[in-house]
Amino acid sequence: MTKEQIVVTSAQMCDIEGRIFAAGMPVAALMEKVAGLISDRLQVIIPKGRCVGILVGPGHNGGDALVVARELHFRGYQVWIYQPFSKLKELTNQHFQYAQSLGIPCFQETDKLPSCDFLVDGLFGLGLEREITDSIAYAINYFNESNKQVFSIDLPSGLHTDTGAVLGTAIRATQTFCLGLWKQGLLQEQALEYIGKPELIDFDIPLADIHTVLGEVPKIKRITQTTVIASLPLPRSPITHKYKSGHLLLICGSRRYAGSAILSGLGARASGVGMLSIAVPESVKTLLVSHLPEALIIGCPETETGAISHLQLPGKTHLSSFSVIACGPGLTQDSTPIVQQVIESQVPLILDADALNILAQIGTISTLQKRQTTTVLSPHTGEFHRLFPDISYTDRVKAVQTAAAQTGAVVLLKGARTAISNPQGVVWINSESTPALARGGSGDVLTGLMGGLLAQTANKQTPIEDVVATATWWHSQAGILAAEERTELGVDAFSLTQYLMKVLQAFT
Ligand SMILES: NC(=O)C1=CN([C@@H]2O[C@H](COP(=O)(O)OP(=O)(O)OC[C@H]3O[C@@H](n4cnc5c(N)ncnc54)[C@H](O)[C@@H]3O)[C@@H](O)[C@H]2O)[C@H](O)CC1
Ligand SMILES: [K+]
Repeated sequence: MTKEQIVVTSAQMCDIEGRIFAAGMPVAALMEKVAGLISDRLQVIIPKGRCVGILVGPGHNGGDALVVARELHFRGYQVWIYQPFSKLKELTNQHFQYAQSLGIPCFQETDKLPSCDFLVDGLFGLGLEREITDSIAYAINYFNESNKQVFSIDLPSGLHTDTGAVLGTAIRATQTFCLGLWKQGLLQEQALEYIGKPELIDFDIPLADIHTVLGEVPKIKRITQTTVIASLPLPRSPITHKYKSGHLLLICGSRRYAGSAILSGLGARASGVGMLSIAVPESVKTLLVSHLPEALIIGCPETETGAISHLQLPGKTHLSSFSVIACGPGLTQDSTPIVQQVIESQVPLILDADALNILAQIGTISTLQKRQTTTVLSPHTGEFHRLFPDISYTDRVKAVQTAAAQTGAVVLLKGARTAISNPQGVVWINSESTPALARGGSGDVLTGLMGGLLAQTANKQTPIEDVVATATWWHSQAGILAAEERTELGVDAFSLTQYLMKVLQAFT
């Protein structure tokens, strides 16, 4: 477990810091160390001699900012301080007195502020406990409108540490220096517009303290390359054969949405799965064969609308012949009986897209509670709301945990910061992605890729949620790579499938 993987709430961070202080580390010494590291980073980023405005709050976030102000002052920067509060915490007040004694200009009102090139935001950190109002809210909006580069200490002032919600108003940072461990709020989608480029400043928190507070295996983690390498089916056993490398059944597509089936198939292909079968309506069978010659395409009887009416598996094949079933992309809502049939099977199952809408109609919780085998649900926010109308998704981490606990399924809530939870509340958050993936068809690719990976790891010890996390990471890294080469507008779902393999080439 690396520090990069760990995610903490405000209460957990306070407990961890409390242990460090109780063990003898002076608070002032830790502030000095943390702020020293931030000053070092800023000196690399901000050219010598430039003017930096330092925004100082009443607590220790403000204390950090004052130490940064002092250091930059001595390193030859022009520094001024904006500190509008009448009462400061003691340590913060001492640093403020010293900064004033050094002749650093200090201001209480925004209309008196000289111009500057950069801003450092130390108004509030972990201790923000209520909405920001009145003159402080006005000041934050004023700084946001000044369009300066802003460096936030710990988190942009105004964001809730755990949910990432904006409490009244919040600083829009260019870069956020998150202190010690990743705060959960920085990994929540609603914080994204505020945090700019996030960076972890490691100030040597002892691992023993982290484990005492979070347990040996923390519940909420960031997906990193290290996690992914552990659950990829690589290297392949030299004596494997096609049936040992997983058999995935994709049930997808309709006359109307034939492309979804192709995209899911191409996602599955990239996973390296041993055998791939794809059940589609009879009328699109030849189309699928031409795109995926290696796959076994099963043409099924179809409704008048061109949806699969029932599964017609060849010969002696049963649903139990497959390692995993992935069902949903492009089905339309006319395939309800199919979804019911696969849910009743004992085969590990991924439900996506139309299968989720059908599940919502037949009753999410009551239907899934009866299932004995693994289920993965991969909704985007709209589908999540239809599946779980009673779960609030302001805190997306809590939302997936609740949904997984209620259904016994692994729930993947798609978005700019996809969150995945197992029924016990173990969560993975994907912290690197690209808006280039916000396009029709990109989810179909993920379903196929995830199905193919799950099929290959079905008989192994790897936890399901780890494989789901790996698929999520792989999919977004392909998006990032594709966007680098083709621009953010060039990542159509088909092109995306062509970058999946390149992601693995980069680190195998
Ligand atoms: N643990 C440590 O000592 C260290 C912490 N570091 C930095 O300190 C902050 C956390 O400091 P804390 O003093 O607990 O909280 P804040 O600085 O965020 O401010 C709390 C302060 O603000 C008042 N307040 C809260 N909400 C509002 C509001 N809406 N309007 C006005 N005032 C508000 C509250 O009453 C308190 O007085 C952490 O993030 C780190 O940056 C150092 O890193 C090292 C040591
Ligand atoms: K801050």
